[in-house]
Amino acid sequence: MLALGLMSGTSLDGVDAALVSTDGVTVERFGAALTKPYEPAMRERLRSVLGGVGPVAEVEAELTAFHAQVVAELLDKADLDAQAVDVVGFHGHTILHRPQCRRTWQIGDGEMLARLTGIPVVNDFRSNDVLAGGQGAPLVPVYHRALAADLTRPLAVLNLGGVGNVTWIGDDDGLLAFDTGPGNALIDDWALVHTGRPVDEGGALARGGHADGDKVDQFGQHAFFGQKPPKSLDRDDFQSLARSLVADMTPADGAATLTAFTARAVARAAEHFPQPATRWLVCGGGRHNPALMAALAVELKVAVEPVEAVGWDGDALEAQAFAYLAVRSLRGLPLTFPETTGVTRPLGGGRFHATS
Ligand SMILES: Nc1ncnc2c1ncn2[C@@H]1O[C@H](COP(=O)(O)OP(=O)(O)OP(=O)(O)O)[C@@H](O)[C@H]1O
Ligand SMILES: CC(=O)N[C@H]1[C@@H]2OC[C@@H](O2)[C@@H](O)[C@@H]1O[C@H](C)C(=O)O
Repeated sequence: MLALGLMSGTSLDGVDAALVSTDGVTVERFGAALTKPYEPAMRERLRSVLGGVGPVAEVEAELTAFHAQVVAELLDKADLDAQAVDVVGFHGHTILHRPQCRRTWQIGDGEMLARLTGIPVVNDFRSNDVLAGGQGAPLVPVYHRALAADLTRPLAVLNLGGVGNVTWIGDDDGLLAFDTGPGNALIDDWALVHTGRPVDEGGALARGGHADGDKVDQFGQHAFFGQKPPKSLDRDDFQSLARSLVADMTPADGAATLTAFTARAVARAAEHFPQPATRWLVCGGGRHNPALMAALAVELKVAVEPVEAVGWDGDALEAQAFAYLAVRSLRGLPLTFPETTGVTRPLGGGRFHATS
């Protein structure tokens, strides 16, 4: 099948879209991909409904219309008609994630997107898992494992988006996956306040400062890091602790310290692996931040490389994953597993929307 995946990530930067040819087990071919950034106004609209408050229905309709534009742009880029695509995997945007209350909420109207694009849509990938007692995240590990079929293990694939998540793949194809802690969200929010830009571009601010080792140690003591997986996070779960720790610092020292927090969280995550990973592959926007990549190398003391080192596209990977998961959903294959979300047995998910 030719599937088109759409991901609006927790960092609020925009929508990633990608085409993948797959049977939901192996990946036959990667197709075109793109990212359409949100205008500041749309970003603020999304931010205003985080937590499930405010004008959720209105923002959901705007978000869905935005995704329809993204689909049109990707089809244009790939020189394809809508009829050529079998299914759209539509993640939507997470505005609330409380698996302990069996609630997770991704806004994005599947029926509207199917109508606007003329392509069948699968959305709502996380609810089934959460209702069955799983964490509802991360969902991408099964895709990481499909991609890594020929790579040497034990291998860790680290995604640094708004939140961080890691997939450990063992010699025997064993999986362990969970959220590590903050990805870029703390750094982004700090950069917005101190530079007016929502990203510490190239890690420039952090590279001009010094991380406070005591604060990093203090942050690393948070109970979440010692908690055994499965475990997952919402975008702002570390916000108040992190803010209080760096409140009095200069913009540069604060950025360096927050960057080190993210890397320490990853190092603490590695303590849960059944065996150490001999190689770390990094995807997500965090790999574009040299200060963060350097902090990771210091903390992990092994090779840390962007996923491009093995021929994957680290910006498109999550969108590709939702294309792959949509095909799995159509085929009734499981999306989540005891080793990824803690659900008691391998479980299917996703909601299908026909075009009419
Ligand atoms: N050139 C760059 N310099 C520094 N940071 C960057 C750069 N490019 C991207 N980033 C970081 O990557 C983030 C976006 O990453 P990504 O698109 O993987 O996140 P996401 O998909 O929204 O999140 P999630 O995986 O949590 O859902 C930006 O918010 C920024 O922090
Ligand atoms: C609830 C939710 O949207 N979680 C996201 C978020 O962003 C990264 C991390 O936290 C991960 O758990 C998940 O996304 C990826 C795509 C996943 O499910 O694998």
